[in-house]
Amino acid sequence: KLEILEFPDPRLRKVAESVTEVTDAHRALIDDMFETMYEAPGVGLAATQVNVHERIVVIDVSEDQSEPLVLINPEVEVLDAEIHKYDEGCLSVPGFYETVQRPRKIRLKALDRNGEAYAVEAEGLLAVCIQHEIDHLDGKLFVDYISPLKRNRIRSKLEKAHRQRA
Ligand SMILES: O=C(O)C[C@@H](Cc1ccccc1)[C@H](O)SCc1ccccc1
Ligand SMILES: [Zn+2]
Repeated sequence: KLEILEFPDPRLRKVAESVTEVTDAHRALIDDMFETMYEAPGVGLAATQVNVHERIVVIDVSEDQSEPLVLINPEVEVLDAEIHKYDEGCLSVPGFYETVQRPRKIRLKALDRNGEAYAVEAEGLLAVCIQHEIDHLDGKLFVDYISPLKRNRIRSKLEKAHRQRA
């Protein structure tokens, strides 16, 4: 199991580097990321969250852990800019949920765990999750879409919790 960084850790703000070659080491990391995500539990996890700054994401929005999706060097194009609102959470901002607006329908292009290119169209929870995870690779968090007042309240509460944990 991998340790998940928590807001406001500055390492969550690093922009991840593209993967030039998908190696066995990447595949081992991907397996560890799936194990960590399922145990959390979560439906997505970005390498940034486990302090690996490469453009790698794992997702599984199925109910029974049956649809694992690997996204290496993911890119998104908007197919329908109509806004979809969703109360987002984040394993790096535990215990807080806020409404975030994102484009409703997207096309994802990425490499799979073997380095093969693929493309899928997504809407609903999968589209939200893909966009949420790619934000992580760009050093962005869902709390960046809410008011500074709300974000600072969340920051203070998590910093207090981290002090008590140490
Ligand atoms: O990136 C993460 O921290 C995992 C996120 C992924 C996610 C956020 C918002 C909306 C969809 C996915 C979640 O914490 S995973 C927990 C979860 C489980 C079911 C539905 C939504 C979120
Ligand atoms: Zn997140």
